[in-house]
Amino acid sequence: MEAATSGSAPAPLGRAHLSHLPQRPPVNLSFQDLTYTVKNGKVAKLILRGINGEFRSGQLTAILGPSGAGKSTLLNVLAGYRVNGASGIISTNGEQRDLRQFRKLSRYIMQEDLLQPLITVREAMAMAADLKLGSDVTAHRKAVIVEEILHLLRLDKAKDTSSERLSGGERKRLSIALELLNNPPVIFLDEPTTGLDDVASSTCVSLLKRVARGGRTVVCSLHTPSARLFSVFDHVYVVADGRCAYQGTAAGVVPFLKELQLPCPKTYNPADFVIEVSSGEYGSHVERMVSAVDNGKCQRWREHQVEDQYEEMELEQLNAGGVQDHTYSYESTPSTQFVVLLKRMLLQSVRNRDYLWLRVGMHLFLGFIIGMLFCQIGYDASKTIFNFGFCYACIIAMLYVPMMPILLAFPKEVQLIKREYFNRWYGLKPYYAALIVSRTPATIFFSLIYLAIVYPLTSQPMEATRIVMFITVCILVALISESMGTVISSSLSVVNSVFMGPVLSVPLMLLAVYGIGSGDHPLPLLWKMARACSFMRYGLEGLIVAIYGPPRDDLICPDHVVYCEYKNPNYFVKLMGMTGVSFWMDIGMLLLMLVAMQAVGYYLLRQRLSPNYAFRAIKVIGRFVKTKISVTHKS
Ligand SMILES: Nc1ncnc2c1ncn2[C@@H]1O[C@H](COP(=O)(O)OP(=O)(O)OP(=O)(O)O)[C@@H](O)[C@H]1O
Repeated sequence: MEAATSGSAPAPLGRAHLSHLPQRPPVNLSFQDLTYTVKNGKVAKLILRGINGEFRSGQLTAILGPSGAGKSTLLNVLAGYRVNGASGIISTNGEQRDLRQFRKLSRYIMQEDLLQPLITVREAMAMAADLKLGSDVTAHRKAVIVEEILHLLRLDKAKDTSSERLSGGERKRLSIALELLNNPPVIFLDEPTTGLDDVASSTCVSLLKRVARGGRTVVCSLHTPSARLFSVFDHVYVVADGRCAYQGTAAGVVPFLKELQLPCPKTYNPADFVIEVSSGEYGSHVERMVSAVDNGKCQRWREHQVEDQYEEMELEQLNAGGVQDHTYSYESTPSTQFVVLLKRMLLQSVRNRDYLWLRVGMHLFLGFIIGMLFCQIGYDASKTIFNFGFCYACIIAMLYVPMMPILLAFPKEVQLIKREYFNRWYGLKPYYAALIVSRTPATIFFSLIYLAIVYPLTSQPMEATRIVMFITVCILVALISESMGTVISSSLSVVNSVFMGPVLSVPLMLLAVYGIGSGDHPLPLLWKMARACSFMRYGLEGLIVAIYGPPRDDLICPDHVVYCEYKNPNYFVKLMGMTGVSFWMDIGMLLLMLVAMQAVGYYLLRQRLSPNYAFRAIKVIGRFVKTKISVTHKS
């Protein structure tokens, strides 16, 4: 697949064809004495050790090194993805970096190709263009820009392919294409060739070089590039044990090692050789390499055999044409972001046919099962207690059914948002608003399917007011449960979410029925307060009032039953401890809890994406407790 789309060999590098993209000022990135430490409980681990270097605009840089040397860490720290634990000076164009500003002008393409599912390449690019280019750029111009980038990254043939059907190379190129849309001056890529075959890797790296030639600083970490791939890079930066073991051109690696009496065998790939030497396979030479380049301060090998004069000239021409100054804030307004994101979410929901049918099937199945279990008991005075059970079953169904899919799907969605949010596609407020608006109609629709079956099957009163009351309560409970799913899964992994969701639901279910049967006897204050926290309690009360609230006639006691204790609805409501309960009060509490749950979901999601100090402190304490527990466990 990859070979088919990319040809057997990468095309020669030419002038970058992104003529319609605004020119951005070049950004040279340098770092001095960069240190990065992670703390695991009391143990601090030094990962980057006073490392230095410079990545220039217009150049394609490769960060190489043995596994565990600190390549990804260096990339994460430079991209601003990891901030805590880093110290040293990072400068842009000779001035100390302002991280907030830098985040606006850099893009980070992570190793995993996290792409929005169920939309085609063309749609993904069009939506990203609407988000990233704003309304000042006309639709026609956006289309031209999209075409240019797709052509540059050789994605023309895959335009109408859905993202989950793309090959590994195409996925990677789409990830790059999406970030190229607003022409960021600095692009970081974590292992862009991992999982690609030789041809696909060559194509990808050649394209990155073209991107760099357009005046951008392109930095990528790599594992073991082939000799041909290695030679494409303008600048090679070797990391060994958290320090710089070489900095210079690809052609300079062999002479550099030769100077250190480490001759690279003629038939050997210099990239493999320098990595092997750095990993200590030929003895301990790392110290000598680090001192030879002064831990990245030495620039001597940077100019070694630069053959690319033509390309250099092209770059100068591109940047000489004048660059537009730019604020790099969000290009699109929050309302545009909301509309685009809502469109994307609705499109994905509608296209996820299997899931839609599964949801329909599940609600039909549950509706018939519960409907048959409590068949025709609504007017039966001998089965009033069972009818209470039916209301409780409805509340439980409205708790679990909307929540479980969120627990399963949202943690993955969070990973996707993380990438887009970090790369400043949109703000969290428009995203969250679009999420709520896109989910709500579906939840209401599916709840109605269920209710349309159970309500008549169980012979509940066919009065319009009572029907509307019953439906309103059930839908509100379903919406709160869905938000509760978001709250849980916004901070946890799938496994932990699926565990925590049902576990947290149990106390809510128990509190909902606590005190039932004890009539109007007052409950201890603490329990009363605890019960007030359960939205299921308000849901249950709302349903009982909807069905049995005054004015309702006595229920019918069947001929074969001698005595029906709960014939009088008022008496039954009193026994349930729900005398004087106001339906509107329950609705008010449910609405309040819905808003509160959505606000908590938003807060947690924000903390997940950019944690504040309090949240970071909680995380550190959590990690500390975890290490303590594991130490105790071991001993
Ligand atoms: N949060 C962390 N806690 C403890 N150790 C960490 C943490 N993050 C990274 N490390 C360690 O830091 C070292 C460098 O990790 P990093 O991922 O940067 O290496 P790498 O060079 O990218 O490796 P690879 O090529 O295998 O991906 C590794 O030994 C890793 O175990």
